[in-house]
Amino acid sequence: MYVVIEGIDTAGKSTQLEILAKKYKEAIFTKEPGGTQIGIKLRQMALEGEAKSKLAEMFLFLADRAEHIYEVILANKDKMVISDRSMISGIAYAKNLSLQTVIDLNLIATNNTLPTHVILLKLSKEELQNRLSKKEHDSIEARGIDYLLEIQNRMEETIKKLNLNYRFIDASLSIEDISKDIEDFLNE
Ligand SMILES: Nc1ncnc2c1ncn2[C@@H]1O[C@H](COP(=O)(O)OP(=O)(O)OP(=O)(O)O)[C@@H](O)[C@H]1O
Ligand SMILES: Cc1cn([C@H]2C[C@H](O)[C@@H](COP(=O)(O)O)O2)c(=O)[nH]c1=O
Repeated sequence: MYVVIEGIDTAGKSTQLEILAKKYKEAIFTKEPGGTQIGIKLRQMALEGEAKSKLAEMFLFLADRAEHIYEVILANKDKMVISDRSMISGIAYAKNLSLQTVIDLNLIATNNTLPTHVILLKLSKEELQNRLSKKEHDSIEARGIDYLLEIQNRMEETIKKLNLNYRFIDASLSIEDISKDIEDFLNE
């Protein structure tokens, strides 16, 4: 089982992953970017805005993803693996290229490996504004509210286009209600 928790910045992914870690003690918890040794370096380069071109930035995330799929996902394919972000973020955030082109690049990076369960936490504009106002921004979050809402729409489009097994959840529900909905989905 390859479960991914998706959502734009501040959607509540880490909060839900903490709860999942207590419920699924046998599962392997991982993340993109930064789930491997090389990934830690690539994450730092990508999030500190070292790449000046958007294309180079996308290839940093793709390199991270290729290594992560090989070292973590495929190496544990008989176990339950739960990941903070996935190729869905990769496709959605690389919005300077067409959806189909980025999907093709991501399928190469992942060796055609797709998640079995996708949870997308969806934020309203008001709630996103509220949550972003309370934290310091990395170089990607600094791109603003409208940028992030556009990414959220691309995430939704990507999940549907790839015909994945998904659950969309309103991220402004209570932490407990979201957690219950995730558990129900994983037990279906
Ligand atoms: N259901 C919720 N209702 C209200 N606030 C929440 C909820 N879930 C998370 N939060 C709060 O929103 C903020 C962002 O949550 P969290 O760090 O879990 O998001 P994230 O998706 O992991 O963010 P990022 O991608 O930026 O790391 C935190 O302050 C957290 O306490
Ligand atoms: C996988 C991936 C991520 N991003 C962006 C999304 C976030 O702004 C950061 C990651 O930060 P987090 O604290 O780990 O959520 O990177 C991206 O632009 N492209 C990607 O492929």
